[in-house]
Amino acid sequence: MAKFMGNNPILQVADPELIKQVLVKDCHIFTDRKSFFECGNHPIVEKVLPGLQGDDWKRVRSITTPVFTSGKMRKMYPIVRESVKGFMNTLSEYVNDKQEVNVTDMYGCLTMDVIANCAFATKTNAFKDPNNAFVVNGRNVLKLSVLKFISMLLLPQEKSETKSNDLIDLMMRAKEGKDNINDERNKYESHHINEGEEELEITNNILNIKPSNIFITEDEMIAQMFIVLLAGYETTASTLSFCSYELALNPDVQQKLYEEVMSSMDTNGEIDYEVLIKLPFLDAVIAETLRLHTPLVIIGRIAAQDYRLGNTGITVYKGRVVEIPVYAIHHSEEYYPNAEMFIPDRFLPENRHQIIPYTYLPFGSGPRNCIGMRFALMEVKLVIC
Ligand code: HEM
Repeated sequence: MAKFMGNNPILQVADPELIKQVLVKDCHIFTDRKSFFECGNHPIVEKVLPGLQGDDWKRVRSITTPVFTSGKMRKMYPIVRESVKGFMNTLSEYVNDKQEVNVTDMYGCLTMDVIANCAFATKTNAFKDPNNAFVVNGRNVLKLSVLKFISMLLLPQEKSETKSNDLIDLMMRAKEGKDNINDERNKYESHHINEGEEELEITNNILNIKPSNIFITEDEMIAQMFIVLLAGYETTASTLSFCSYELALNPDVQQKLYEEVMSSMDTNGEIDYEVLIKLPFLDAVIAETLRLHTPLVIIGRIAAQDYRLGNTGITVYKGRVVEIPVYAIHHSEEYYPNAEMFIPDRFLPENRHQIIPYTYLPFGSGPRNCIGMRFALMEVKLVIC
């Protein structure tokens, strides 16, 4: 289907095989996307990963990818768990006082606190203090007041003891070449539905850059911290809100999830990272939430050269935008029977083979997929359980 955005024609591609071609097989032609937001020539904002193009994107992505490996998630797990504990304590106080809670606001405070802890080594106590400078300025960033955010970065903040694990530290190590991008995939998670050997090889080839190109400037590093806040706050908070909403509407699902979680806790009432990410029903509940309520409803790519689209007879001309209508695909009866219903069982390991690759795209796909996927999933799973 074609549509116009102003004067610009956009081709929408919803066929799974063609999606695979655009996002994976021919990703060297469709590497760039239209910028997430218009930033003029702002020296920091123009360097955020989602907006970078060509070789600059490849270089920065190959340096930042090792920050999000499962090994790094294991390291960050205790930090995220601390934030979640603070969140649960505050929630319990509301419950004890029989007060109403605005869950969406609370989740916003939590995701902000997690990012502040992990990326900026800063404790916000956001659940109790919504006027905290980090929270106020961070929210303003999302209203696109970029300069306020930069000034916030320069303000002194209460330091967390967990500084050695923060994202800047991990990025510095990646820059020094102490990490590599190869990482084990977790076959237990629904979110790897699209990934076979072919996809992995293409991603590794694209991100395998010359050692002389492994560098990142200070502005680029600040830009990536900015985008972690921007990309990780609202998406994760909205996923948590929708998941709670669906659990409230579906008490049978809630009960089944409760039983799975309770049977997985250790004697201290804690869940180990390795156990958490492999819980099949929890994974299915989150996957179904992201299918029904996917935060990014469309993914876009720009053609770097004239391109014949499969055997459709269509030529996508250089510079034109191709869009994948993720929300429409996720809600299609053809791919998901009873598509408007919340049915986590679709994503259980025994049923997952029925999902057609490239029809489940909450985090995009291919080498330019969501770099923060593992981080988001760890956070959401930890909170929901
Ligand atoms: C539930 C939470 C999240 C969802 C649903 C989500 C979804 C997405 C999607 C759909 C894309 C575009 C992928 C594509 O074009 O193929 C994306 C890109 C991106 N996301 Fe996420 N995201 C989430 C959380 C996060 C978090 C927590 C971070 C950072 C810690 C993050 C950082 C990014 C970045 C930097 C990109 C751009 C990647 C690139 O251009 O190379 N996201 N995300």
